[in-house]
Amino acid sequence: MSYDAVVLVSFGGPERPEDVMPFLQNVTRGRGVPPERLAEVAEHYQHFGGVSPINQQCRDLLAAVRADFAANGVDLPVYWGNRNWDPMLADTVTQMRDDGVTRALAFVTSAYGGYSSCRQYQEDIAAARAAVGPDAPVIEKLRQFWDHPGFIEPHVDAVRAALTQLDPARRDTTRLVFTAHSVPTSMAASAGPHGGRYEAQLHEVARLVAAAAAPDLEYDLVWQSRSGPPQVPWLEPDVNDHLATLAENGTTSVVVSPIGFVSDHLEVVWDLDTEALETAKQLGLDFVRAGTPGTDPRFVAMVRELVTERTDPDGAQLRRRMGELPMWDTCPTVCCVPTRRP
Ligand SMILES: CC1=C(CCC(=O)O)c2cc3nc(cc4[nH]c(cc5[nH]c(cc1n2)c(C)c5CCC(=O)O)c(CCC(=O)O)c4C)C(CCC(=O)O)=C3C
Ligand SMILES: [Fe+2]
Repeated sequence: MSYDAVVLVSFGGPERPEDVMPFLQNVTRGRGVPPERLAEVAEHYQHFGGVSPINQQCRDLLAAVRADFAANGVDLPVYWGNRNWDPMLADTVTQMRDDGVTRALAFVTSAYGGYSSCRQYQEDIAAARAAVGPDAPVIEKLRQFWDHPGFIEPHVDAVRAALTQLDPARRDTTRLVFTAHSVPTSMAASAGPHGGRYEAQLHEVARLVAAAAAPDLEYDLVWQSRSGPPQVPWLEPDVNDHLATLAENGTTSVVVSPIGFVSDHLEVVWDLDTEALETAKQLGLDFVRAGTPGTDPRFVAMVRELVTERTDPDGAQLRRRMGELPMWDTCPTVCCVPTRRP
């Protein structure tokens, strides 16, 4: 198949204090998130001057991907549009249409399956195309990349680097704690042929990263950044509760590795580097947060490899992946729909 553009699709975040509330309203529209929770999260953003780091991280990734494409003879323009804040995806798709783009591949800054991580981005793409109208370009999402070495290896190196900052004399009581964004259990158990994959894929990545970075250490996968009304069940345990359990059971030191994410955005710099770090201090735990892929050259090259998988006639043979879970190129439209619509 031939394509005439690539579009980076991301979550989006505010970059001015006055944009924080409108952004949060975009994120949570129709989702039943209580106003108290929104006010609390608004404060997290205001703590950083109302600037989420995520847009600059997208600009950096965009620049790196463009340079990598140019250096490797991939002659495709790279656009950028967000789900929740400027540049909004519908505006980007308008620009693509005006530039004469007819068929594009979308790289979404979310590695996993599941409703929030995959299906919702496909819905956002469909909505943006519908807003542009019948002459909007066709946009096909690239495959999930949780199993790609360009995603896993940077996480492995980050865990190794984090471990060097902990006391080797405490190695026996050191533990790896992998985290990902919690989701409602109705999303975790989502329907369709690949339903319920978010959790399974994260367990697989945790296993692969732990085995490569520190096979002698025990590890856990736990959840962070829970939202929603308190009566709705979300995946547990929360990372903070889990740190308390570990401290009670003799753990002295933790590396917290956010394998659920691709960059150090607000859910990392607030929920882990601020909140979970404070929890660890109060518990007397040594705490180091491992990095995320960001613009690691292997991660940047992965974007090109995913594109080549789709554009090269032998692309399927070029596919690089790790682990033992099934993967697939394109998601059927009924995939990862929550068992209860959010
Ligand atoms: C699975 C998942 C990912 C990983 C996949 C991916 O990367 O997409 C992710 C990423 C992110 N989540 C982010 C921010 C927020 N998520 C919220 C709320 C929610 N997230 C959910 C899930 C996820 N979220 C869910 C089920 C909700 C409840 C509302 C709903 O049902 O949709 C809220 C509302 C306030 C609150 O937290 O209550 C905010 C502000 C940012 C941007 C950070 C920045 O600005 O740097 C990023 C990258
Ligand atoms: Fe989120």
